[in-house]
Formats: sequence, structure tokens, C-alpha cells
Amino acid sequence: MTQSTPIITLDGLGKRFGEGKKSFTALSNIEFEVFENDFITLVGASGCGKSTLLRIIAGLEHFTEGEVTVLGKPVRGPGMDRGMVFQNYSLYPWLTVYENIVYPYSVPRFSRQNPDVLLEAGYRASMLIQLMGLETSRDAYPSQLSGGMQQRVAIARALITRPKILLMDEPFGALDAQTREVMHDLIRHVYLMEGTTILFVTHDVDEAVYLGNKVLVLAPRPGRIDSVYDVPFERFRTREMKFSAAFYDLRERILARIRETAGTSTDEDLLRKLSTKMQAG
Ligand SMILES: Nc1ncnc2c1ncn2[C@@H]1O[C@H](COP(=O)(O)OP(=O)(O)OP(=O)(O)O)[C@@H](O)[C@H]1O
Repeated sequence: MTQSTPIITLDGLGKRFGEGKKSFTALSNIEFEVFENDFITLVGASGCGKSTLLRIIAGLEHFTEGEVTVLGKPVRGPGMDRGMVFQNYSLYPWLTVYENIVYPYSVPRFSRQNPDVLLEAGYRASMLIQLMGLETSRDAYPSQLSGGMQQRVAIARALITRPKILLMDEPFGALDAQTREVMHDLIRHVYLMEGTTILFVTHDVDEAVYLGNKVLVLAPRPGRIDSVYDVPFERFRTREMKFSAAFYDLRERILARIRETAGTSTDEDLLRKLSTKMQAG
């Protein structure tokens, strides 16, 4: 697959929840192409459909209009070509770190295969354990790990089958600021080492600019693509970048655009809207 062949194609994609009068259009006419080795971060006002879009690409949610194609094939459900990481780690508490990571290979499709495949899975798990800095926790259970470590395990598990695409839904949303920073550098490292194409949903515009090569802004009601920003930074990111004028300028432009799409021109506007909503509800 060359740079000019899209790895994911969204063609007139739409999603309606429910039927008839009570139906709700969550996404409308999404047209977008993702290319191999893209790192795309998705931002937008709350409820604009970021998670729904990611879940549709993952094959976890049906769509009601248009078509989604991954690696040239229409999406009809989840597949080994797409790994998914959620905010809440979703590890199996009764399995160790190593067992959680190799778990995808315990499905019958793999476990009935020749032992070489399982041996190779073991090697890959050990490599991922090293890549994620989990060597000393290999035999620990999830409850013995911090949130950041649990999320490293979840990322390793998503990567074990060498998916071409990694779909991440606010994966660092539950982590403290310091751990998030470490995870940012880790995920950029994984991206460069593994050559995976990444789609990453976040509420945090700083995170979106630091991680992404492109930032996709979705507008709400109905969810649609509003704008795409190219991130003008090197493949290797450094924390100093966050203090540069270019970073600040891009972040401010994206934040302003999100506010505009949400119909709020300032943070005060947004707070006023929220408090009116709370009083009403
Ligand atoms: N199962 C469902 N049934 C009905 N409506 C739903 C369902 N799931 C999501 N929605 C609605 O679809 C819209 C998009 O939801 P989604 O979670 O994708 O948005 P989001 O941009 O990820 O939100 P947030 O930023 O708050 O996480 C929201 O208005 C939500 O209420």
C-alpha cells in the first residue's frame, strides 16, 4: 500500500441512533481518507460524535449511511487489522500482564494453529513488554498496577497481532498529568517503532497537537468534519515544543474553532451555557 492509497476511507458516512421521530443523527456525511502511517487526532465539542466515529471504524458500531473501507474491504465488524484501546483499560483482572497481552492469541482461530504461531506470539509479547517498560511487572495482576501501567498493558495487547491500525479512544483520559506526559512520549515512540497508523480521540487540544500529524476537528449536531489542521512539527517530538510559539498558535486556533462549532466564543460563554443547562436539568 503506497502513501497515495488510503488505508481507511469514509465515504458519505452517517449514523442515526433510534428510529422515527425519536431518532438522533450523530454523524452526517463524513468524507475522509486516512493514509498509512498517519497519526490523526480527533477533537471537537462534547457529543460531536468522536467516539461513535472511532467505534464505527473499529466495527463495534453499525453505521446507517455511506460506507467505511479498511485496507480496501468494507467494514462489517471488528478485525485483526484494527487494534482498539479504551479509556478504562479493560484488562482481564484474573490474568497476569503477560497473559493479558497474549490473550488475543487464545481465541480458537489462533489456539488451533500450529505451535509456531503461538511461539511467535510469546516472542512478540516479550518484545512489547520491553517496549512498554513492563519487564518487572510481567507476572503481576492488573490490580497490582498503576493506571498508567495498566494502560501500557492494554496498548501492548492491542498491538500483539500487529494491527495496521490502532484506534485509541481517550486512552489517557483517566491518568494524572505527569503520567499522561510519559504516555505521550511512549505512544509517539510506539508509533515510530511499529509504523502503525493511529486514530486518537481526545478532549485535550494540547495532547492532540503534541501527538498528531493531523488534527481533525469535528463539529456537533450533527457530527461532521469541520476542519483538518496539519501539525508542523518533527516526527520526534520534545516537551520543549509545547512552549514554542508555533505550538501555542496552532492550539489557540483549534480551540477557537471548537468553540465556534459549539456556538460558544469564549470560555465564559461555555461556562454560562453549562450552568444554564445544569439549572434547567
Ligand atoms: N447508544 C446511543 N444511543 C443514542 N444516542 C447515542 C448513543 N451513543 C451515543 N449517542 C449520542 O451520539 C452523540 C455522539 O456521541 P459520542 O459519544 O460519539 O460523542 P463524543 O464526541 O465522543 O462525546 P464526548 O466528547 O462527550 O466523549 C451524542 O449526542 C450521544 O448522546
